[in-house]
Amino acid sequence: MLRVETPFALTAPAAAVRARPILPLEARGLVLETAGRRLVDGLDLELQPGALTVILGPNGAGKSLALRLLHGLLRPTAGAITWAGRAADADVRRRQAMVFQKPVLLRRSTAANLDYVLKRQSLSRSRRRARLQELLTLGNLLHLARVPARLLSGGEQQRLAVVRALACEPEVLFLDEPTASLDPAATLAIEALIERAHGAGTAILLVTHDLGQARRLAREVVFLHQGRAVEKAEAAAFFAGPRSAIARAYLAGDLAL
Ligand SMILES: Nc1ncnc2c1ncn2[C@@H]1O[C@H](COP(=O)(O)OP(=O)(O)OP(=O)(O)O)[C@@H](O)[C@H]1O
Repeated sequence: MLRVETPFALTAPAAAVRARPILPLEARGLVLETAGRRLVDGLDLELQPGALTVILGPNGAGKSLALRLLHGLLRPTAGAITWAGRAADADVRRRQAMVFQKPVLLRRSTAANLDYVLKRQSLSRSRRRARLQELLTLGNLLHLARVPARLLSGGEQQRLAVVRALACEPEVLFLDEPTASLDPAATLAIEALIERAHGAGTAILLVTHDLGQARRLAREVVFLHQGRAVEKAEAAAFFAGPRSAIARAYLAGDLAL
């Protein structure tokens, strides 16, 4: 009912001439209502160039919905989302990507999943081949290039999903609990890919329940509760002592939220 778009989040021609900035991304007073429920309730959020922002919050706080709204998969009931002051258009959509908790992969080989994205970019044949090798290497997937994606392990599938998202060289990458079902080693592999993308200039907005991961990755934390951002802070300050009682309770593992 809420979904307005279903295709892969990755449709971008890479190496597009990026004449105009798309950041900051700003959400003001976002509301998402359905069946009389306010699932997102006046959310304000910004993502600046170079950000690595982690969204924390209890189950049902509206974290996934917030990402989907920002990525353009859902349309807000009220409020505004602007990219460098403008509404999202096809150009903005091409320059951002999203990775979901459950990888959404094509029923093709590992390599073909990547090539699907590369084909949509105006690359020469040799450049496309080289880029495919780069991405397979980046994801530690070279040895799995010909294996059907559905036969990959959970960690391998998620590595593929992340490098496929990176194939379009997104300026903004949204990640919704990308390591929720992965073991520690697979989690660290995904975190390394996220750090690398961030180092290359991609702004990151990550939802996670893994507080270790949040501490390792976050430069900034946004804490959501009942569809609102109740706290935004520099990561070290947040983990040293959140200002809001609700965030303190969450960090303390208080389940009576
Ligand atoms: N398509 C939908 N239709 C109706 N309600 C929905 C829909 N999607 C989510 N919700 C409700 O909106 C609220 C927020 O959902 P959301 O998935 O954003 O939470 P979350 O913070 O990501 O939670 P979790 O940490 O458990 O993943 C929940 O109460 C959920 O049941």
